[in-house]
Amino acid sequence: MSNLAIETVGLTYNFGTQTVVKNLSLQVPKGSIYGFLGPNGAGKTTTIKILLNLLKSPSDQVFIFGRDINTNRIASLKRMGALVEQPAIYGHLSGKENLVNRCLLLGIKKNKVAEMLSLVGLTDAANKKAGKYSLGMKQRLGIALALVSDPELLLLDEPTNGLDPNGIIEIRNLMIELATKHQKTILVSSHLLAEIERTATHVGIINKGELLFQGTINELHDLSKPTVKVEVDDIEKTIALLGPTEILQQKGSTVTIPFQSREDMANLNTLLVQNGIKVYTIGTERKDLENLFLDITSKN
Ligand SMILES: Nc1ncnc2c1ncn2[C@@H]1O[C@H](COP(=O)(O)OP(=O)(O)OP(=O)(O)O)[C@@H](O)[C@H]1O
Repeated sequence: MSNLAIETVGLTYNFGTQTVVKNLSLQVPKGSIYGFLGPNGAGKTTTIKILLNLLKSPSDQVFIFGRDINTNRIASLKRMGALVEQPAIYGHLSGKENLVNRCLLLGIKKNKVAEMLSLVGLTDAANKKAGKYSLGMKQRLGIALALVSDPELLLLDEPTNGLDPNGIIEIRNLMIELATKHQKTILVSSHLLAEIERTATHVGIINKGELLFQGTINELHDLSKPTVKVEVDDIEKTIALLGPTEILQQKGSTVTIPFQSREDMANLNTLLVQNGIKVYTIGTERKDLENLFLDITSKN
């Protein structure tokens, strides 16, 4: 049995002559909150539409809970709920009526409506016209609409786009509640790492249609561990003296190695000076995740 809610194998998609998704192999573990990150135009929405079978390409290899979506379309779609681009809301109907309408369409009992309103924190606004909702309330209603069929997998395309800090926190808390209390797997796209950093358990970073990083949030954090950067007059001799120490980067007369401790850094300084090397600068550096994200996405 696959432990993955979503798996794509070498997914490629073209709009005319433009390849917008390139050889994409996503692995979204069951129960995860998977942050699907990338700058504007990276191919996130296109990928989500392929996952929902709204777009198809000849090279499609999409597995939902281990089963090929092309041969199990209806069964796969039943297990998914989605909020892509703007939520499909009738502004002249109340939040409650929008949900009742969706239940009728899907042949689901209407008693789910109160539960959904409560889950997304819209009970008090249930009878207000949805057209008068704030952006954040509309997004939450959109999520409630995606949840009425009780899907195991939720695909949310930039659900916090345009929201104020409070709206962002509300969506973040809702995602955490859905994953932890209701055992949903959530794929959530964003162009801002900071927005999903505290929510996601796993991250996939995409740029120009290519997957540049995929792993747990801790693995991403590991990439931003502190380093020591040394600038010297004799780089070759310095590297020889460093012996088996891992060299993370060598650029001109500077070398970057992993930071162990302040003691180690002082010892390195002494070692270099005792061997006649001029140490122009020595210091620690640490990339915050946002800079790391920019670094990763500017590489391709
Ligand atoms: N219907 C379309 N026809 C032609 N090109 C398209 C179409 N939809 C998207 N594209 C192009 O495909 C590329 C990927 O777009 P996509 O919307 O998937 O990116 P995204 O990562 O979701 O970006 P954003 O954060 O801006 O929504 C872009 O260059 C976009 O211009």
